[in-house]
Amino acid sequence: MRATPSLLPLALDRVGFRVGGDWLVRDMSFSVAGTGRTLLLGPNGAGKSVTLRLCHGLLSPTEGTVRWAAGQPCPPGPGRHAMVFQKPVLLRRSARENLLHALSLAGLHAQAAGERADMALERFQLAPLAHRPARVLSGGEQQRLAIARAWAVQPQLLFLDEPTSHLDPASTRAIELALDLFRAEGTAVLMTTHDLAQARRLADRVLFLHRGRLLEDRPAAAFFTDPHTREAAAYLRGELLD
Ligand SMILES: Nc1ncnc2c1ncn2[C@@H]1O[C@H](COP(=O)(O)OP(=O)(O)OP(=O)(O)O)[C@@H](O)[C@H]1O
Repeated sequence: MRATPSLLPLALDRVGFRVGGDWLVRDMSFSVAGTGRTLLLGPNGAGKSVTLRLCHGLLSPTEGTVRWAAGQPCPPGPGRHAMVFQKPVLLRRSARENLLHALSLAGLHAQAAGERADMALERFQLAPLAHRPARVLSGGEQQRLAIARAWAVQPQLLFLDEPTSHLDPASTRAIELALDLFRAEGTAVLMTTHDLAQARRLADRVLFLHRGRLLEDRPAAAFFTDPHTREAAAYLRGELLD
């Protein structure tokens, strides 16, 4: 199912997003390629979720461009990139049917979809819950299902918006381990979190945002040991930013 040619890099060029008179994101330029994990960090209201939504095509830039490798402003077809939200968005169907629905949208025929759905249920330890209504699953199980659904369609790029903020440590760990499955399949990850310990565990690269602007774009190890901006240093010390 992996689409060719590659969708990546995803490139944002001087992207701005305005609501009324307020610029929520301004002058944002970066690109994502390869298979690494890029963490979007920054204080509340910095513009992280808006940036993810601009990347995923849920919002359109007021200025600047969001382009994929093919040079198209709009991503071509479902399944090529996927997004997992803080609160999982699931259909009123069984766990397995949620997977089948996504696979059908991604263009798989019934037999292939069934095989892939069962593989996803197995990989994400959801097989015993396959026929349970998705909406009665626990929060951690629902998030695992949302991630299994994203994995099933083999995206080239996965967006995650604070995927573990409502989860206990064990469920958080399960989600972090699940991200290894994406790496093994060659999926790049762009993710937000407020959990700095998690960011240190997961990040290859950090994009640090403050007040809608990208202040740092650095390899993770360098960012955490030697932040270049006053704002990032204060954020890492746990101080409130003005
Ligand atoms: N549709 C909207 N209309 C008006 N303002 C919005 C809209 N969406 C977001 N905002 C505002 O834009 C700013 C950035 O929001 P965003 O959700 O991207 O921040 P964030 O960095 O993800 O914050 P948090 O860590 O708190 O989730 C916030 O001040 C928010 O109130």
